[in-house]
Amino acid sequence: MESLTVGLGERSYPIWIGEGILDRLAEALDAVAFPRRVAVVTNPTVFGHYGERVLRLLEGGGYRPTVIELPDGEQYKTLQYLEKIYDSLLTGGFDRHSGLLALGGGVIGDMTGFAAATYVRGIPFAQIPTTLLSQVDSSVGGKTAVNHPLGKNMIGAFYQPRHVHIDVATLKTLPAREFAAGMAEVIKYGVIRDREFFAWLAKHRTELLELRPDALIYAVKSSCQIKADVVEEDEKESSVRAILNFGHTFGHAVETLSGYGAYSHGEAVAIGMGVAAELSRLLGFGSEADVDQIRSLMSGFDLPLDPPAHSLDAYLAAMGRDKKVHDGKLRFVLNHGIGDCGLHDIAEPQRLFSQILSQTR
Ligand SMILES: NC(=O)c1ccc[n+]([C@@H]2O[C@H](COP(=O)([O-])OP(=O)(O)OC[C@H]3O[C@@H](n4cnc5c(N)ncnc54)[C@H](O)[C@@H]3O)[C@@H](O)[C@H]2O)c1
Ligand SMILES: O=C(O)C(=O)C[C@@H](O)[C@H](O)[C@H](O)COP(=O)(O)O
Ligand SMILES: [Zn+2]
Repeated sequence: MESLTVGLGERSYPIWIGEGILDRLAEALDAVAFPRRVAVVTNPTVFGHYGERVLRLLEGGGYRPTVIELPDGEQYKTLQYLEKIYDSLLTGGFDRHSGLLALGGGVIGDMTGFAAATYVRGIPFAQIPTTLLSQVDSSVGGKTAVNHPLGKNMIGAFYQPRHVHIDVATLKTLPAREFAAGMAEVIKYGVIRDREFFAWLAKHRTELLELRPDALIYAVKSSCQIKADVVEEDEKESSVRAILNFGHTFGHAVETLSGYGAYSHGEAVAIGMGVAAELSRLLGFGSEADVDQIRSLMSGFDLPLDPPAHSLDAYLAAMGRDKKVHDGKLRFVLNHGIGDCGLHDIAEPQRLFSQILSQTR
């Protein structure tokens, strides 16, 4: 088993990564003195695959679990469904000495984290991510949120988990389309921070698609390490953490405008990374060869590249609500070649996005 630490002083926590390590869940929770009374927040899909096993493991380890099931899908990542978690906790008599376990993908993780941040003003939670996207990204770093009809993750909090438990064997049941979505965020790390990792991904495409454990563990660990490094430097996104938003300014607009769930988060981010790379090229931070390499790696993992047909005005209005907007100015993370990036104010969004959208359609 591999392990990393997200070093945030008293909010530091371990990430365990391995094949088949779900069986060591109780041991991992013991190691961080997790409360014995726990609510496992999940959805019917994930519970169907792993629920009974997790309950058995928890009970066998001396924990007292209850299950809270939410419907499956990004369209339920809302305040209305968050309230269902609070209802269940209150009627179940959960007090300050209890904890939450997020068993599922990023939707479950973001909602469980926000519930944990706010229920009786904060109780511990741990992440048991079961999608590639949640293993490489959403389970680490403490961004928790629900969506608003006008924008992604608009209501939330920074709240770190006590433990992150990543069993790559859970990816065996993940649909191929969801695996691809996770690869979008993996590719993101290569583009923004690590040229060699980007090249490694291109070279090990087949092993990753065949779910070879060594390749998966390497990709997950490298991704979590990059994310942990960035979060340690800037936990609450006052500076460098914004680079993790590469592809997201346009990607979140795609998700919001298309109706949450039409494009998965990873698919929308892939489209957004293609747009960001093109914007980089137009502004002179990246070359045509960079755009081609980024697009071809994403196509190699079956990710979409073409922006859906919404009007330029609709895209600009949705991007205008991005959390990085400052004094009304659109800010984009732009790649500088491959392996480096920076945050840039966009002076002429109308002209630039009109050009990009006409090229990509
Ligand atoms: N907090 C963060 O830092 C952060 C980072 C990236 C993304 N996110 C958020 O994460 C969400 C996307 O997460 P996601 O891509 O995991 O989507 P998801 O949580 O919707 O999961 C995708 C699908 O896979 C199913 N599933 C999960 N694990 C499975 C398994 N092992 N086998 C079979 N099916 C399984 C789910 O039920 C769902 O149908 C978005 O809401 C996004 O905004 C948050
Ligand atoms: O952890 C971060 O910081 C990220 O930006 C990671 C992103 O992949 C993730 O989708 C995040 O939820 C987006 O953050 P937001 O603040 O733009 O909602
Ligand atoms: Zn993301």
